[in-house]
Amino acid sequence: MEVLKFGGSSVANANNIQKVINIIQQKANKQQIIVVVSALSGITDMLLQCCKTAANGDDSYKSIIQEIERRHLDTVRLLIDVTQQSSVLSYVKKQMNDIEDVCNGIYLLKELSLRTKDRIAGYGELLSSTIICAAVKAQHIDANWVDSGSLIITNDHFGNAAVNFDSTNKNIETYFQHNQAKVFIAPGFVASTSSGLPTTLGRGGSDYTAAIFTAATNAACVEIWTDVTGMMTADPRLVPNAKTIATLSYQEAMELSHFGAKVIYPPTIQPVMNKQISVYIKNTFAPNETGTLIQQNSNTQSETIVTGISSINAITLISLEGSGMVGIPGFSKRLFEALAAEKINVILITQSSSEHAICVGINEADVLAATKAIDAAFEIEMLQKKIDPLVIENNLAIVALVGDGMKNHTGISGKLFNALGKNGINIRAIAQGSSERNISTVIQKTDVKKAMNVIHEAFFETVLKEINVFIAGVGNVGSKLIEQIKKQQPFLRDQLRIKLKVAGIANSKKYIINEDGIALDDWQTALINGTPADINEFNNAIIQHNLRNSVFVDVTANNTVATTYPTFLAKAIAVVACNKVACSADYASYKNLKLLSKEYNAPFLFETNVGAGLPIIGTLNDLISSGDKIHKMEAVLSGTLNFVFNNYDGTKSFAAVVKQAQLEGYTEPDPRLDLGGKDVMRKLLILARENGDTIEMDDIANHSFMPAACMEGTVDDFYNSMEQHEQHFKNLLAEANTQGCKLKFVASYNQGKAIVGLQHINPQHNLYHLYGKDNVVLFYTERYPVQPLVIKGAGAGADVTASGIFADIIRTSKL
Ligand SMILES: NC(=O)c1ccc[n+]([C@@H]2O[C@H](COP(=O)([O-])OP(=O)(O)OC[C@H]3O[C@@H](n4cnc5c(N)ncnc54)[C@H](O)[C@@H]3O)[C@@H](O)[C@H]2O)c1
Ligand SMILES: N[C@@H](CCO)C(=O)O
Repeated sequence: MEVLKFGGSSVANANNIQKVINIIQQKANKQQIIVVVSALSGITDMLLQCCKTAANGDDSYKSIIQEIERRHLDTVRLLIDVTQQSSVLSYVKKQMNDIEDVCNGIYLLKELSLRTKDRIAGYGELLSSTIICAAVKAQHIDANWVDSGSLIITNDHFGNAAVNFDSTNKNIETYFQHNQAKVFIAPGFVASTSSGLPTTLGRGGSDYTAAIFTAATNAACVEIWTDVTGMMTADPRLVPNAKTIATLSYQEAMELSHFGAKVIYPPTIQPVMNKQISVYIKNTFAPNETGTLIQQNSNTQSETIVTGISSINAITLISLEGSGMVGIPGFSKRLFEALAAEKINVILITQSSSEHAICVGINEADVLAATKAIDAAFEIEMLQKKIDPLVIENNLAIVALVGDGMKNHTGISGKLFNALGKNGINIRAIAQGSSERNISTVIQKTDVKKAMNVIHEAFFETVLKEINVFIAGVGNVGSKLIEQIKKQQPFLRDQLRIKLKVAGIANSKKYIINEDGIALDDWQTALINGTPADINEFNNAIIQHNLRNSVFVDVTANNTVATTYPTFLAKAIAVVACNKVACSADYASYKNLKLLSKEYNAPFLFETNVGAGLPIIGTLNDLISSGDKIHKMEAVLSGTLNFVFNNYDGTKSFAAVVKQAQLEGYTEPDPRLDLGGKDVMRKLLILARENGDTIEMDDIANHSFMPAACMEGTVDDFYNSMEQHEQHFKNLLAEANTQGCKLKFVASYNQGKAIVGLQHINPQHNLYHLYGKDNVVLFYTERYPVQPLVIKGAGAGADVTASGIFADIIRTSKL
């Protein structure tokens, strides 16, 4: 014997019921089966709505009854051949008349007792089981309808009746001794008192009916047929990567179900658990998929440490605190008694060993009643100030990690807290029972989706890590970056197991965000049609979306954008910047960013601030962290200026060569920053700060070669003025040439002294052979005292800069 239970979605309409009959047919070919069915989906709610409406004196219950009738009649007509319909149609009509009679009574009396409610609620299963039984018979399967209502006996606590297992088991045994069929079809949910009054089995009632039949008949197993393929590692609506769990233990199933996995309702599996009978969860709409097996031991303990993750929303934490509680027995007893007296379910409890506070998690809906009850219970202690006023925290949720294999396995909670902490998810309370089967964390409701995904990634998806990138600035460098990401996505996925999504893009006028990743084929059109907004709105939207492993990438040259980093870092969102403004602002701001990055474990990377894609900052950091000391840095740090002086030979005007550098994408959006030396000052400042020195822009001497007049007015004025001062630039070149030297704009840092300026470089100098737009840095250190450590290569250009930013983005995933 096997027991099969089909839920409301499996029997929602004639089409679905036919799928159910196909499954019944296959099963019945092999053994005798009991089939327990729920009401057609939505019908129980409609029935309850009928009696409520009638009790409110509203006669619209009649139209609800008509709708219920229509759905059942339609099902019969579609499912059963016209020659065999009449007895079922008249059964449906008779039941509907009975329902209407009862509702008319409720309407007249304006009174609805729990007993009447139970009676009405059970009609859904009576109707569905009778129709299905007739349809099964009509398809020539040997079937009997079983009146579970009269076999399952409960007490008379209507609305919440408890099963009397002695009489129920006897009734079921006797029934199956005296009745023979291949298939028995039974309504779920319904029962009756010993005197024959209808009752119902409460939440999860049809599962309970199936479990009761299974245990009483010692069936080989019970199969719960639903619309999902088994229990999943997490709610698939929240975690798209959730997978079906092949096997799990009863305890794991109960923990997961308790915390929100709605596939089964924990108390209902008690009868099968007691007899150690296996439970299968199967999908009516994909019957060939294996589904989930729930049994005494999950058999997976050796491989699977964590089985699943679940969550409960709408939690309130109530904390009872006070010095008067320490060391005095009885406080927790009184607290729980006060809550129990109000029938308030305590979902989670934590108490620190100092005994100074007890914290309980309850449903948000119970908070008023709970507060009132606790305040009354501890009124005297509160007046005497031995206990503080209650602390209530709303808008919370519980996310729980479940697995039998967690017992005695070190590192699980560490991994859990690390994953949450790295993503800026604050844990308000923690509970772990001594079974070590469940670790529950209380977090903000708004963090649930992110937390579930982050934990899922840490425990179930070690193979593929998702990074969500938000790019501000899509000019010269930003658009190159997107191009590179698009090209590299398959490699990252296949070789590095990184799923890199561009989840947001903004320029100075508009932004777009897409949690599933923006299609990079035509992001330009999407951005043109994006939301008109400034950077603050883009940033708020990033924070609101609260995606895991988020990285904000600043590819602007904008001051306002640079001031937004603290908000991101404090939310554990990594920041990658090629914009130099933040790191070259006042020292206190720079230091603050470094501290925030450390405090919130959020990477802050800006390798491209100096030398574009060259590994200059990384090398400096490595030298320092491995114990080396920097004596001196000498460098050419402006790609633009190096290009200009390498190409200016007097044949074209100086202004024309600068323009060429701008067109090639080497200059800052405002080229005066390059020509005036400020860009180089910023870079030197950043290197000095990374070396550990407290230094400001004003501490750097700038021996600018630009005539002051050229730096006034607009960028157009700047170009015009350079044309007018052409002789000045010719003279600079001639002086260098007469000495056999080249012109290089050099940055040097020696014993805390920082200078930038134009120098004559002779052919013997380390900086002499530096071509095109290249940069070079010479590090003279304790370990490289005479021959410096040299880093040299292209120091400007959209492609190399974008690749440096890209490398920083990848680095964030490894920190
Ligand atoms: N070009 C190089 O070789 C190189 C090398 C290293 C670093 N960088 C840095 O790269 C950055 C970008 O340079 P670029 O040449 O791509 O500049 P760009 O002018 O071509 O692009 C700047 C982008 O930033 C956007 N932007 C400006 N203000 C904004 C705001 N408030 N909010 C949102 N977006 C805003 C603009 O709309 C534009 O999309 C600069 O900080 C520069 O210093 C460039
Ligand atoms: N404008 C900068 C870009 C690299 O930071 C340069 O010319 O060096």
